[in-house]
Amino acid sequence: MSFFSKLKSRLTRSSSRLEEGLEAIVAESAETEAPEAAAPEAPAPAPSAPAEEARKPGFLGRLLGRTGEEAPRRVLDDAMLESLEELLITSDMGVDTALRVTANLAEGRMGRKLSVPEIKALLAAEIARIMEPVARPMPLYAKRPQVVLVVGVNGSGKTTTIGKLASQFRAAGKTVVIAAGDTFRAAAVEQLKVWGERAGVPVLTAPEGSDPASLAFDAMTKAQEDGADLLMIDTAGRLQNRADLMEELAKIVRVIRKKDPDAPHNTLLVLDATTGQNALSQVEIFSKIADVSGLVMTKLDGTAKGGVLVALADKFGLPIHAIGVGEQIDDLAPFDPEEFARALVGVED
Ligand SMILES: Nc1nc2c(ncn2[C@@H]2O[C@H](COP(=O)(O)OP(=O)(O)OP(=O)(O)O)[C@@H](O)[C@H]2O)c(=O)[nH]1
Repeated sequence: MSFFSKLKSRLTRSSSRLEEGLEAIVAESAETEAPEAAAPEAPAPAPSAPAEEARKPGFLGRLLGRTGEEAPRRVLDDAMLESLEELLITSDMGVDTALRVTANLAEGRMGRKLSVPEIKALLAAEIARIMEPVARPMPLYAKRPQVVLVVGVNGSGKTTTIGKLASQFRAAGKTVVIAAGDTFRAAAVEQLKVWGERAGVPVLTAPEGSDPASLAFDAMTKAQEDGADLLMIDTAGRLQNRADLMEELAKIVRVIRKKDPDAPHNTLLVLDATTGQNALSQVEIFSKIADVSGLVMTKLDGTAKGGVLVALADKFGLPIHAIGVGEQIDDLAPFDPEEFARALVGVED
């Protein structure tokens, strides 16, 4: 299965919700000769497979929305635009982004008759345009070790993401060291050790409750001695006491800078896509307490809240380095804006 099909099948909840909404909006005052649109209540007899096939347009036709004469169409007017805005807001895109997307979609098209496939293609193009500038892999520097600080609330998928990234870097021939910086939670340290084993990467730990900055310093020393390419530092995610967490992260940074004034070279914020709009406030909070340089979005599989990525890209413009699409070690993929946009709105292959 191609990655696109995989992502699409995993984003179906988002796309089917959008799709149903779009169909309802167009059907509301559609201008069409299609029998199903004229009598939406009466279940239409299932068309035979060959008839259905015959109506299927080619790839380009579908992308451009030319789906045949019978596709229901609705004139794009203010009322329809408003419905589209509402639909996008309920798809977790947030108000500002939804307004921007619909305004761009409407430009030069008011008064035109649009079908669902056409609207989908336009939405996908607009979303891809917003996402394109943020789709950037994590930059790699010639620095040894390149220090990657990983931040995010507990449960966002930090441990899993560190494991997946470590495995990918190792597969690319890099040597990696992991520091289990959430020293206050024994279970978190144990989890990270398991992921380190899976990825074949050493995990440095410290006694429960000890100073994370001291562990970070030791890890930095080891990574330098070993000539490691990358040092990934896990951190605590307790937002309940923001001042403490801020101080803890600042201390880690101060300490590793004694060894390398440019460290950390990347500060990755791991966000759980299923939290929807909450992800936006997490970016705001973590940007205040750490110098966030990029995002990893986890749990994009099976969430109906993928729209939040569009809001994030539009609002903060932070690079999205990778997306998590499952719990296995290989379930971390580069972020592809076009595939994502098409999967999100349900554009057919
Ligand atoms: N479906 C899915 N689950 C994920 C993904 N990433 C992480 N998870 C799951 O999310 C849960 C939390 O992930 P962790 O990596 O432990 O999260 P954490 O941020 O380290 O959390 P703490 O260990 O509590 O600090 C685990 O059950 C993971 O298997 C993903 O991309 N998709």
